[in-house]
Parts: sequence; C-alpha cells; structure tokens
Amino acid sequence: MRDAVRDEAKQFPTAIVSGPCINKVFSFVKLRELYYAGSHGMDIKGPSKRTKHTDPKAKAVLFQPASEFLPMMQEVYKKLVEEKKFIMGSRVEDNKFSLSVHFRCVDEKIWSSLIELVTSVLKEYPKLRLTLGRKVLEIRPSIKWDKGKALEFLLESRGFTNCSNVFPVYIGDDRTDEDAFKITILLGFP
Ligand SMILES: O=P(O)(O)OC[C@H]1O[C@H](O[C@H]2O[C@H](CO)[C@@H](O)[C@H](O)[C@H]2O)[C@H](O)[C@@H](O)[C@@H]1O
Repeated sequence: MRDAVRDEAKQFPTAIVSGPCINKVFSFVKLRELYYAGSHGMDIKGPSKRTKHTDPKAKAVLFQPASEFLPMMQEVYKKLVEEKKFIMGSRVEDNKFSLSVHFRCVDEKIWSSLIELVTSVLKEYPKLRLTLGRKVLEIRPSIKWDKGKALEFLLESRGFTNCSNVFPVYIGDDRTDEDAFKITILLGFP
C-alpha cells in the first residue's frame, strides 16, 4: 500500500487530511513526499522530501491556523484525562489542535454522564467547541477552519485554484470530510 501511494504521489501532489494529528498519521504512513493536514486540517505540513517530481520553486508548506490555542488544548487535555478516570472505558486522545474523547467502550447507560462531564470542563473554555463523531466527542478551537479550508489552502499553495486542467480527487468517509467535498464544488470542480 505504501509503495502504491508513493508511486501515485510521484505523479500527483497528494495530501492526507485527517482527524488525528500529523505525528500519529505519519507514524503509520511514513511517506515524506506527501502533504499532511492533521488535527482536522489545523496542522498543515509538507512535503519534507524533495523528489525530481517536486516543484523546486515551491516553498515548504507549513500552516497552523490555531497555533495560539495550543496551551489551552494542553490544559484541557490534562483536565479531561483527570476527569475520565471516573468514566470506565473512556479514552482521551491528544490530537494537538483537537482532542478526542472516545466512548466506544463506555457502557451506554453512562454516555450522558460522560457528555455532562466534558461539557462541564468546556464551560470554562468558550473559545472551544464540541462536536460529535463516531462514538467520539471532538473538542477543537472555534475558528472558521475545517478540512475544506485545509484543502482550499493546499490547492492555493500549489497554484491550482484557477486552473482548468486540474482535477482534485478527495476521498473520505467521515462527516467532517463533507466540508472538503463542498470546497471542490465551490471551487468549480464537479
Ligand atoms: O477525520 P478522520 O481522519 O477520518 O478521523 C476520524 C476519527 O478517527 C479516529 O477515530 C476513529 O477510530 C476510533 C478507533 O481508534 C473509533 O473509535 C472512532 O469511532 C473512529 O471515528 C480518531 O481517533 C479520531 O480522533 C478522528 O476524529
């Protein structure tokens, strides 16, 4: 699989836009020739490896629209780890610019207690928002940024936005991927 993606990336600039943070995604993808947009698109980097197919004039991409939130995310992570001790089966994942509280292994009868607990921690942080994923609560900065904005940024940084001969292909199975699908339509790609 890795070889197939590496070969594909030689022909077409390729990015992985993910919920988990870049470090986690990179630890299993291990391809330095790709772009990565982790933390739901709030941490954009790459590629760190130049190949004969990389545009030599292209600057290395690095963009973190929520960087000012990092200390706050760390603070909330610590509080959630402390609180989750009271909810058996819950798991808190640090995704740098977003935090995920998983409840897949929590007894359904106490899901409401977990939601109350997370909501009460977040009361002190009005600049953060809470969304629901697949058996996971996601906490992230309330900024106007999502996977769609990350895709738009990546296309712009490669100078692809007003090109009639560029056709972006975006693949995703999460609700959060819908923001990226919308961007391909808004930018005029079918
Ligand atoms: O936006 P994606 O890259 O598709 O990531 C979505 C979430 O992926 C991870 O959660 C998923 O796997 C969990 C098991 O490890 C599962 O419990 C959960 O239901 C899945 O959504 C990741 O842990 C989340 O942070 C991502 O938001």
